[in-house]
Amino acid sequence: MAKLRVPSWLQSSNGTANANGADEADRKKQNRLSLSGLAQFMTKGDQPTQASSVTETEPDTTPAPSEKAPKSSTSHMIDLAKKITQETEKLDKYLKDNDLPNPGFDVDAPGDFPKLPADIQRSRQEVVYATRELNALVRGPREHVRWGVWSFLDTLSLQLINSYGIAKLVPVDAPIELAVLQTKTTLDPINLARSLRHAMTNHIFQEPTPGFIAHTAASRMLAEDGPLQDWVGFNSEDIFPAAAHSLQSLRTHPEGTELTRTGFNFAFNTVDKDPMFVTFGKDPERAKRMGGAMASLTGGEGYEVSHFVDNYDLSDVDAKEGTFVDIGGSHGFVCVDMGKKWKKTKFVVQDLQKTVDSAPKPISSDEDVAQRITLQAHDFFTEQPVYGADVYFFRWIFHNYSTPYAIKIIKGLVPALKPGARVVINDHCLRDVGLENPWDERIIRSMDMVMLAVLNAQERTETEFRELFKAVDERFVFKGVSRSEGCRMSVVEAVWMPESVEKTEAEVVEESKEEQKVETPAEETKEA
Ligand SMILES: C[S@@+](CC[C@H](N)C(=O)[O-])C[C@H]1O[C@@H](n2cnc3c(N)ncnc32)[C@H](O)[C@@H]1O
Repeated sequence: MAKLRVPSWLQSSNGTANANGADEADRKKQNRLSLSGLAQFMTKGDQPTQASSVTETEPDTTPAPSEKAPKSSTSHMIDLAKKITQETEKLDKYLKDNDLPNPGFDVDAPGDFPKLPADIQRSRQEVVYATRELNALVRGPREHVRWGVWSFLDTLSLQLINSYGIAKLVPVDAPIELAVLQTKTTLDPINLARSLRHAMTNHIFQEPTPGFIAHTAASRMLAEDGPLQDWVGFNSEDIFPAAAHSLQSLRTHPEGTELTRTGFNFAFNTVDKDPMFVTFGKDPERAKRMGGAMASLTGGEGYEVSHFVDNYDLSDVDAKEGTFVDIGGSHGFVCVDMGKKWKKTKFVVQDLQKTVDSAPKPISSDEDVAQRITLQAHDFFTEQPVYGADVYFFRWIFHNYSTPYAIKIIKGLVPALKPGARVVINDHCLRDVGLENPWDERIIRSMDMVMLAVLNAQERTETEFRELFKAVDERFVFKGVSRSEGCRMSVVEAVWMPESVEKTEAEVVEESKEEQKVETPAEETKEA
């Protein structure tokens, strides 16, 4: 029988079941939510494989309290406000107890939260979810929609400020008169003032006395953090125009799968000419900015490479001195970190010629690691040249492509695969609505929209990944999806088993689980 699981964000923040009646009712509601979310995956012999950092519960068909019990005497607004107070107090106490600075808007406030222990991080997340929900609630539905659609103006003011480098013109230690600031930029006075004053409504810059501009902690980040400037530039100057043209692209080409018929192509007059990556390849400044933006993203919370390196079990490959191929692996930083952990595995990093040429030499200062890594120019839309490797790895690749392209990439692997070869995809994997925590849900769903705008591509659900492999070749056995605590990216895995066409997929998965039990403490590496 399939096991039903409750996502960790739905559990009480101390991680224990609460005996209190209201919490018990919530728990039942939540179980029902996870049941409905998972039901579509549960065909016979087919168990959900994602959502692993979870508790097992029996199915609960009891109606939620709102369907049968009298309404609670406190409003949802008050429940949220109480939760915000409770969880903020825990966060505040932790910061005080550990002599850590308080968050603030002033210029000298910390740029990031310190790394928090799991329970305090959960409190922090609860505050984020509850404040957002309370905000929507007290604004009311109509106002929420009315002003929500203006969120693009946040991007517009940031775009102008970032593009004209205004943050760097404001001294960190003292306010500057607006009239003086106006002399330091080619942005005209009216537009300078209005962009700044709009950004101030988002706590970016402040005006301590009329006519004087000073930094906040956020605007100081914008002045000092190069990758953050790239992130804002890439999003506001490349993705923002692309998003604004997505409607036009979909009206003109409703199938929405072509790499050269995207919002980006319409925005930059490259329809039926170049995909976005090719456009960037022709413009080194823009390419560099995108590289910086990616560095800012992947250095941020939830995207650290360490999640994969720490949790992916390569012990069997390492024991036999096997080979790991990182396809579209950029400058090979994943392999460098993997090579430090797995001392006998050989690595091949494949990317386009230009990227290979610009990789650091040596690729790692650790000589032993460097000599086990080979860089190779390879276009992943063509046949894979490394035959008989143990792992073919793709990180941040598949979400850049719609299904016809994704199928082509996997097809290119088939001639090179030996029985047992693993195809490992490290990307977002969309969970059913209600199963993701609201913070991650918003970021991952936003990334999915970005993929539409720039590449007619998409994030995928577990079922969509499964179907992708099935569409390429029945001899792939889909092993499932795992995700480590605190990480937004999942590990999706399929194994090439030519003999498996004789068996059902469930039988093969069962067999390979049995093998893993003998070889490795598999559950330790599979987490979600
Ligand atoms: C979003 S980046 C991901 C890089 C890296 N895997 C990571 O985790 O950050 C996509 C990578 O795919 C490479 N790429 C794009 N098209 C390619 C192609 N046709 N063949 C091989 N690599 C390609 C790009 O040069 C880039 O390094």
